[in-house]
Amino acid sequence: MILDKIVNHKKVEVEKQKQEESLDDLKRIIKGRDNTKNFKAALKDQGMSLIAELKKASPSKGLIRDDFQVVEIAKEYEQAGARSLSVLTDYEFFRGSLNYLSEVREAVELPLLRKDFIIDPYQIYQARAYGADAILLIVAILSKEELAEYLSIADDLDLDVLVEVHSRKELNIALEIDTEIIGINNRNLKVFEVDLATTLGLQRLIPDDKVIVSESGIRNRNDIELLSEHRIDGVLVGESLMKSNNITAKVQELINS
Ligand SMILES: O=P(O)(O)OC[C@@H](O)[C@@H](O)c1c[nH]c2ccccc12
Repeated sequence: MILDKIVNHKKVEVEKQKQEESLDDLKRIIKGRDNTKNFKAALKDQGMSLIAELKKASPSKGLIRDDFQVVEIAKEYEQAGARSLSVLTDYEFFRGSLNYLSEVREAVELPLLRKDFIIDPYQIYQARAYGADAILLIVAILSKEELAEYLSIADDLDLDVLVEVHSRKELNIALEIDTEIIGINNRNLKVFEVDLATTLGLQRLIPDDKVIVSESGIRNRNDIELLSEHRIDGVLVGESLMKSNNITAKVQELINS
C-alpha cells in the first residue's frame, strides 16, 4: 500500500534531516519567527473557504504541473481569493519542498498549511520553523496517543491542526482526541479513487462545534455546490487548480457563488 511505502521512506528521511538540522536549531529559528496566522479563522469566514494547494506531482497522477513557479502561483491564488494555502513539502512522492514553504511565507499573507506525512514531533517544529501556520495530521498513520501528543505540541507552537480522516472509524478517533478542525479525505489512499460521498456521509456524524474541510477530488462549481448543501466550512483543492491554464479563473469558478 502506498501509505506504508510513504511512511517507511519518511522515517528514513526524518532521521537524515535531524542530522543536518537539530531540534535545537529549529527551536532557535522558531524564536525569530513572527506569530502564526489564523488558519482556523480563515476557514470559518463566511461562505465556502478555499484552501488552494501547491502540488507539483502525486503518486496517483505523476507530474501534475510542469511549470511550477511556486511563489508566482501562491501570489495568484491569494489575489484570486483563496483563504489559505496548502504547501506540499514531501519531495519523494509529491516533488514538494520545505523551501517552498519558506518562500511562499515571504510572498503572501494567507495562513499556510504544511502538507506532509507527519510521523515524528521533529516535523512539527520543522513546520513552524519554515513558516507554516497549520499542520496536517493523518489519522491513518498515527496512533491515538501520537495524535494527542502531536496536537499538544502543535498547540504549544501556536499551530492549527487539520486532522484527516477517511472512514467512520478514523473519524471516531479524531472526535475522541477532541480536535477542532477535521478534514475528510475523499481519496481512498489504498486504491486512489475519489468520491465526494465520503464527505457527505461522514460530515453528518460531526458535532456542530467542529470546523469541517472536504479534501481531494473537487473539480468544479458543481462539486462545490453539492458540498455547500452540507455543513462544510472549506475545501482543499490541488489538482484541478494546478492543471488549469488560468488559475485565477479557476479559483473564481470555485469560490464565487
Ligand atoms: O489534488 P486534489 O485531488 O484536489 O487533492 C488535494 C488534497 O486533498 C490532497 O493533495 C491530499 C489530501 N490529503 C493528503 C495527504 C498527503 C498528501 C496529499 C493529500
